[in-house]
Amino acid sequence: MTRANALIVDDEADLLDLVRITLARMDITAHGVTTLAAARAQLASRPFDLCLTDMRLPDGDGTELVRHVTELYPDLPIAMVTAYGNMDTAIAAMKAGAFDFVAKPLDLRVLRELTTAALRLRPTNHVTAAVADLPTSAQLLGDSPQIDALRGLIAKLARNQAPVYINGESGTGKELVARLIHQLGPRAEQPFVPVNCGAIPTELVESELFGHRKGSFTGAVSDKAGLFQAAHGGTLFLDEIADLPLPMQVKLLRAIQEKAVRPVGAEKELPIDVRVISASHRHLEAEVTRGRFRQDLYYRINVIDLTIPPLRERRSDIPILTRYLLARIADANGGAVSTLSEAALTRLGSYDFPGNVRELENILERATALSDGSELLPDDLRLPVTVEAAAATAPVSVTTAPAPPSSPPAAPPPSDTTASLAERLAAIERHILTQTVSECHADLAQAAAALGVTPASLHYRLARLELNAADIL
Ligand SMILES: Nc1ncnc2c1ncn2[C@@H]1O[C@H](COP(=O)(O)OP(=O)(O)OP(=O)(O)O)[C@@H](O)[C@H]1O
Repeated sequence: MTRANALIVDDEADLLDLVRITLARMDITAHGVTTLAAARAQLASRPFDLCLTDMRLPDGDGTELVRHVTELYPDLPIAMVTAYGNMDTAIAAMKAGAFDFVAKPLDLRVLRELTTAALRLRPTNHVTAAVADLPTSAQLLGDSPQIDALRGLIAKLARNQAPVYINGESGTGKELVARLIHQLGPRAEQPFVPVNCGAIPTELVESELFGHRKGSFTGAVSDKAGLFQAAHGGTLFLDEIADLPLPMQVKLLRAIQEKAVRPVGAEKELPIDVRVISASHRHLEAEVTRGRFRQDLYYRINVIDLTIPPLRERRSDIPILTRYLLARIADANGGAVSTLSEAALTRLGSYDFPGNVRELENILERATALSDGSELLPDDLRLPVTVEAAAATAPVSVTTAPAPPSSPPAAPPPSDTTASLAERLAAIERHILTQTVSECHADLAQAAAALGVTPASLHYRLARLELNAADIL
């Protein structure tokens, strides 16, 4: 096998030598250069398997090289050497595309781990192909542009070691996304350890995360490894991180920064190599403002953030998710796969899913269990009746003439006392929408503002009632 080649960019001769010797022991040839210009020339002249650059160079700064490599050699992993404790630089480098960083003075263990991880990285196109190879159960399904963009981001993040923070409402797929980042990256063969921080009693959090020594507290009858150690070499997924008590946040920050943990009752720290992915359904920034989450930890775990939109903002994903979930339910129960009637799908399409994909899964599971046939009907879904749901299922037979612009508010449509509640609500909504759109001369942004809804919500409501803004004028 040919030896791997690494490009080392640093103007300190001692450091170049140290890296050269360390990498030579790993069977890697290190080519050292001292300036950005020389690094660019080397990169253009031959392929490399890894690049390590110092931050401060005589002719510029290392993040410029990170950008250059990310743009021209996207498959080349590049890591940054930063001054000890300079987290700002490390974070800026990772945001620019560096896959990891190592602090000065160089800890050779960290350097070796970083190098091994870099050499395990798959080329970008292989990562994208690997997504398609995963079983459907491990995939992020959906046709919406938001999910498409998310899939691209996951493939990119899998290639780097930066901490990722995932925000999204409950049930949107945060854990699924974290698993994908892990599975598509160089740590895939190592453990993925999910932890729900909110579910661990406060007094046990430290011992659960970092482990404990026998006798360190009542009940500690033997040494126990913590979840950080269980995830060594792999990924620790800290779900609901906002629920961690403040004193624990300090210890977590230290563990992430020092890449070491101290079990409760232990004298020495243990080195750990763990990629941390965290998540919360809360807005961490707001938690920081309220003093409930430490700013320094927020800054450290949030190097790259990723938001999963709620299902109601990507309704086009509902059909594919429904097909997949119905197949999964049938598989688990050993029965035939149920289908959804057109009307039931329409009903789902107008429901808001406060519990997102998990709620969709529960609704379909209940409907499958309770329905009489293999085709699920709207009533089988047993959705809570909301004004929206009621209006969505109402026939669209009631029409109202548009009010002339700037006329006094027109009277509501005459109430047909024989019509159902849903039909009557739909008629009222139709009347309000028609009147406002007309008054705003079909300017939907203005109409949305006047109605206190988002433009997307107004579009959706108009489409649902089969109203065309251009026809209203
Ligand atoms: N886009 C998707 N494609 C396929 N399955 C999905 C998708 N999104 C979510 N799921 C499924 O929905 C369920 C909930 O997802 P997950 O547990 O990842 O959500 P979460 O955001 O971590 O929830 P919580 O905040 O409550 O922990 C899981 O069964 C998951 O596989």
